[in-house]
Order: sequence, then C-alpha cells, then structure tokens
Amino acid sequence: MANILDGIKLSKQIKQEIKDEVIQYVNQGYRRPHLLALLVGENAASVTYVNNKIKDCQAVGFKSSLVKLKNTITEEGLLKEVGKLNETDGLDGFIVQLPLPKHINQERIITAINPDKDVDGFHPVNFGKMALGIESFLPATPYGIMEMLSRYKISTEGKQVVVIGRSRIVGRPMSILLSRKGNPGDATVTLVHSKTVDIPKHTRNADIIITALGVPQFLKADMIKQGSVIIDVGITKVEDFTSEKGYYLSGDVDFPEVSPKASWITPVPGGVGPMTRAMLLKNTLFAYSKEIKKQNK
Ligand SMILES: Nc1nc2c(c(=O)[nH]1)N[C@@H](CN(C=O)c1ccc(C(=O)N[C@@H](CCC(=O)O)C(=O)O)cc1)CN2
Ligand SMILES: [Mg+2]
Repeated sequence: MANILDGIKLSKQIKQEIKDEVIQYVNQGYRRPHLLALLVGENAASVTYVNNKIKDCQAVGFKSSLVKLKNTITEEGLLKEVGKLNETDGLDGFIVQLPLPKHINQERIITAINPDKDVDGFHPVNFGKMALGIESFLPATPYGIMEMLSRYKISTEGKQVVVIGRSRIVGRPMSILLSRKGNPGDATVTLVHSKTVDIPKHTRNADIIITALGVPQFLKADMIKQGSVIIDVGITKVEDFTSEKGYYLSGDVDFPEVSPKASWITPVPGGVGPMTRAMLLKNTLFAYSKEIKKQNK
C-alpha cells in the first residue's frame, strides 16, 4: 500500500513558517504583506478558491483584499483594473482568478500584470525566468508539487517522469521545473497530452506520474509501474445523489486501484490543492521581501 503525500499536513507546516516570518518583519516595525484577489463573475469553484485565499492570508497575518467584478465587464474594463493594481503602493501582489469569462482574452490580461506583482507566476516574463532557472515567482501548483517532493525527500534525479496535460498553469511549467538542474529536478520528463498516441505506453515506464487532466479516475492500475510515485492534480465534481452534498470530488487517479501498486500517492482532496494555496502565500512573501529590501537601500 502506498504512503500518503499529505498536502494538508505539509501546507500547515509551510503556513506556520510564513506566519513566523511575518511576525519577525512586524516586530521590526515593517507593514504586513498585502495580497489582492480579483474575481470576475460568480463561478462557484472560483468563489470558493478566492475565499480560501483570503482566509489563508488572515491565517498567516497578511493583509488581504478582494475585488469582485461583474461577469459582463469588458476586456478593456478589466485591463483598466489591472493597470490600477499595478500602480497601487503597498500592494505586494495580486492574482486574477482563472478561468475568465469567454469574452475576455486571458493572455492579454495576464500580460498586462506587472511582473513584479504577478504572484501567480503566469506572466510571460516570469514564465521565461522559470524556464531559464532565474529566480522568479513559480506557478503555485507546480511549485507546491516541487515542495512536496522536496519535503518528502523523493528524489527526481535521473528519474523518468511523465506529466499528463500541457496546461499553462500546471502541466507545461511542471515539465519545465522537473527538467531543470537541481533537486527536485534533473529528471527525464515526458509531457503527454490529448494528441499523444498510447499514453499508457509512457506511464507504464514512469517512476513518477503527475496527472493534471481533469478526467475522473483516468489513471488505472494497469497503466503504472509497481512502486511508482503518483501525484494527482485533477479535481472534478462528480454528481452523486447518494451523498449529502449531491457530489463528490474525484481526482484523475483511480485511487483504490492505483494506491496498492504505488509507493507514494497524493489524495484528492487533501493532496496538491492545499499545497497550491500555501505556495501562493510563499510567492507573496517573496514579493514583499523584495519590496522591503528595495525600500531599505
Ligand atoms: N489565478 C489562478 N487561478 C487558478 C489557479 C491559480 O493557481 N491561480 N489554480 C486553479 C484553482 N485553484 C487556485 O486558484 C485551486 C484549486 C483547488 C484548490 C484546493 O485546495 N483543492 C482542494 C479541494 C477543494 C474543494 O473542496 O473544492 C484539495 O485538492 O484538497 C486550491 C486552489 C484554477 N484557477
Ligand atoms: Mg488535492
């Protein structure tokens, strides 16, 4: 039976470390770090995620703000809001919660964010730095997975890693981070996606599989090698009228089938998700500390 990679336990530890650092700054007379979330529309999952980000800020002693905008806002209107936030003093970082409504060009919005305040690490400048191994904000989900591998001392050096899904916020940056020099890193990475012929051929060879597909129970036991490490980024709401909530959350991994064959595995919920939340705080603290250092020069 696999060991559990416990994202809840680890994220609590990371949040405590962040809180301790904030206390040190405050005791030296500095202001608190400030994170703002911009939410467009009322997508239920996005509302939950953004509210959780605000709660996380409160838990570690950050100042937080939430700007809610109507679903009907134009792209130009949203660009204006982003422009204002770029210029707001004392705001260390902000995020634009994704997905955005269909009529808004996501790339245009992300590219308008000041890279120094882009604590999601999505701006092309930060993505480029990430790819080149230059210190920058890292996208929170892949960053959380790197931190998880590091803190559980799971070596990736020389390992065959298969990343399933090539999204801009998870799969693609994940594949880059693991192929970079360093630890975690130094892995031989294969990025598979919807056009890949024979995904199981690749996953059966993998020492580590990171799946970010959004297809419930996609990864079955016969698709993995004995003893592999399984990291599940998928979260899909599956209707279930027998449960109290009317749904349950499913990852991309068929957990009951796969876990007896794996060495380590993340649960869903309670695996990668809480790590994503913790790493956004870490990026914000990084933005803040850079700002404080600049002011002291
Ligand atoms: N601007 C951004 N938008 C989006 C990001 C992002 O990093 N930045 N990632 C996702 C959503 N997301 C954070 O925003 C996120 C998703 C899920 C979780 C999480 O903690 N999941 C829990 C289960 C939560 C539940 O009960 O519904 C878990 O896995 O245990 C955190 C963050 C897309 N948009
Ligand atoms: Mg999870």
